[in-house]
Amino acid sequence: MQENMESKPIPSKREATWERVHSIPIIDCGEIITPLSLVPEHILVRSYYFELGIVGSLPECHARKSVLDKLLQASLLLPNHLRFVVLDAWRSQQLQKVLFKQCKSALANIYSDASEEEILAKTQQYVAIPSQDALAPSPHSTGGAIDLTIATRDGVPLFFGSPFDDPSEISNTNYFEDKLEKGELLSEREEIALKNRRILYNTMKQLGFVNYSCEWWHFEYGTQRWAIETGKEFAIYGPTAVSLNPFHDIENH
Ligand SMILES: C[C@@H](N)C(=O)N[C@H](C)C(=O)O
Ligand SMILES: [Zn+2]
Repeated sequence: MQENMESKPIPSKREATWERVHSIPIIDCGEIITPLSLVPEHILVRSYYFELGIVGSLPECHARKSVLDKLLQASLLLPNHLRFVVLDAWRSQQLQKVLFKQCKSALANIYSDASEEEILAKTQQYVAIPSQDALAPSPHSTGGAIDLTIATRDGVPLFFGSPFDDPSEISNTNYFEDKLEKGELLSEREEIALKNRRILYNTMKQLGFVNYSCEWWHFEYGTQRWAIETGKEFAIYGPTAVSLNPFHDIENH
C-alpha cells in the first residue's frame, strides 16, 4: 500500500479563486462537530496555535463527524509505522483574524517593496479572509477543513520540505512534483519530502478530501472548495460553532 501512495504523483491543478469558491451555495447538513483526540491509537492531535499561545485557539481540535470518520479510514491506509498528526481543524473567527494579521505582517516584512494590495493578495494565498458569512465562510470556520502532518509511531515527524504554515512557494503541494517535471534533479532530502507529500495527499484523496494547492498540509471535506473540486452542486458545511464539552451531544440524548 505504501509503495502505491508514495509513487503516485500529485496531479497539478489550477486553484479556484476565493471569489469562485464563495460563489458555491451551501446547504448545511447539520452534522455535529466533534473532538478529534479521542482515537489516539490512530490520530494524534497537537493543537498547534494553542501550543503557540495564540488568542482564540483551543487546546482541542474539532471537526465535523464525517471529517473524523474519513480521517480514521484514511489513517488505516497509512503504513503501520505512521500516524496522522492533526495541527488544526475548526477555527474561531478570533483565531482566523489573528492568523491573517500575523501572516500579512510577516509578508510585508519579507516583501518590503510590495504594495498593500499585493501583500493582501499574497496573504490570502496562505490564510483565508476571516469570515463567518453564511454564504462565504473561511473554510476552517465550517469544521470541514483540517491541517495535518504525519509522524512515525515512535515520535519522529516526517519531513515535508517546508515547515507548517511557511508562507512561501515551497509550501505548494506540487513544489517538488513541478521541479521533477521541469527535469530538475531532486536532492535526497527533497526526494523524501516528495514521497511524504504524496503519502499524505494520496491517503486523504482516497477518502474524498481535497487539498488546497498552496499548502501541502491543508485538506477539506464538505466545504465550498470541496464542492467545486468534486463536482457537487453545493457545499454541505457552513460556518458553525464548537461546544467546549466533547460529551455535550451524548448528555443531551
Ligand atoms: C493558516 C493556514 N494553516 C490555513 O489553514 N490556510 C488556509 C488557506 C485557511 O486559512 O483556510
Ligand atoms: Zn488549513
